Amino acid sequence: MSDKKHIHLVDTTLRDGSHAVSHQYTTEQIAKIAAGLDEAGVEYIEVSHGDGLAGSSINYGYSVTSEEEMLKAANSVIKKGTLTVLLIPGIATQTDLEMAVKLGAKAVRVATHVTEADISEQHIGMAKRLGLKAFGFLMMSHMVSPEKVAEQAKLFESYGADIIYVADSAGAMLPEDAYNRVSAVVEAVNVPVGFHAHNNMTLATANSLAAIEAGATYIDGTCRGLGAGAGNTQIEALVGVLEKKGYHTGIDLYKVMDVAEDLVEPIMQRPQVVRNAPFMLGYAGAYSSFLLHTYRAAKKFDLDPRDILTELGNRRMVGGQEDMIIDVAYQLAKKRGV
Ligand SMILES: C[C@H](O)CC(=O)C(=O)O
Ligand SMILES: [Mn+2]
Repeated sequence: MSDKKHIHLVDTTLRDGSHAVSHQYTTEQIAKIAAGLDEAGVEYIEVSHGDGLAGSSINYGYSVTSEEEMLKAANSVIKKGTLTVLLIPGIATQTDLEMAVKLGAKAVRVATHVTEADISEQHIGMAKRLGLKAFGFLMMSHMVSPEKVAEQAKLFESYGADIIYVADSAGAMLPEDAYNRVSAVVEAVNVPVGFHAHNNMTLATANSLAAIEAGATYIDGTCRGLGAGAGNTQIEALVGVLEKKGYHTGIDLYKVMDVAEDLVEPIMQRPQVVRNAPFMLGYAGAYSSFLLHTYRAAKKFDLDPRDILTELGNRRMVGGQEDMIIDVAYQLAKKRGV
């Protein structure tokens, strides 16, 4: 075992990346990507609809592949890594989690809005009873102070969470914001802390490094940064950067690069560049998975998507309010007499 500090990487290409491909992964794509990530030595491989188990719906977008088929495809090829799922209380239920366990899931990330950790008590408890490694995942953590994030993290810990994540769901954080929130949580809890970045202001890798400086030992990434909005920390680059900084991830750099280059890049619907609207997600503090819904609303009402995202940020809209996007667009168009 290396004497270097180990950083656990969670690949969420097959979950956060699901947003960026409008939840159209096929079982063949899932099997190939999961096999490649497993072969490369990725410890946690997250597979679910972008909004977690049971997310396939009119509100969040329908998956072309059922969750059962997705998990079966991934579990059939993962030999070393941990098949992980995401669960948002209120979207997924105990039955969904039991199904995931039956199909091979060994870890679950229970995600709540950053001020609502208290709705996760049953779900964390259920995960522990089912023998799962349970992560608490605080979404939109830029919206509140480091002290508030720490207070919510302690709730997750009290429910039995094994690891607690600070998630920059809007990609709105600067490195100091990531550092301050992660260090407040590290200070407050006695379990490992993780960080989940979005690249909307091109800061995903910088924020992930700041989180590690602050004591995070779990970091998310995706191949080619494929994820909601302008995407996540690019895992193949992160592996190389962490190696140069003297950390150990246990991941073969060439193999994870090849998964990104040969398997993920060819199926991307658009490059994960930080174009105008994705940047506005971070600048306005709007939830990354609002992006494609916003593009559709902007087209329907002939609006600049940046204006819709600015208004969504001003109204401090959170995950689950995707249905409000069209309403905001309608009101903006009406105001303009469009
Ligand atoms: C459901 C969200 O996509 C979870 C996530 O990846 C984030 O909050 O960021
Ligand atoms: Mn995300």
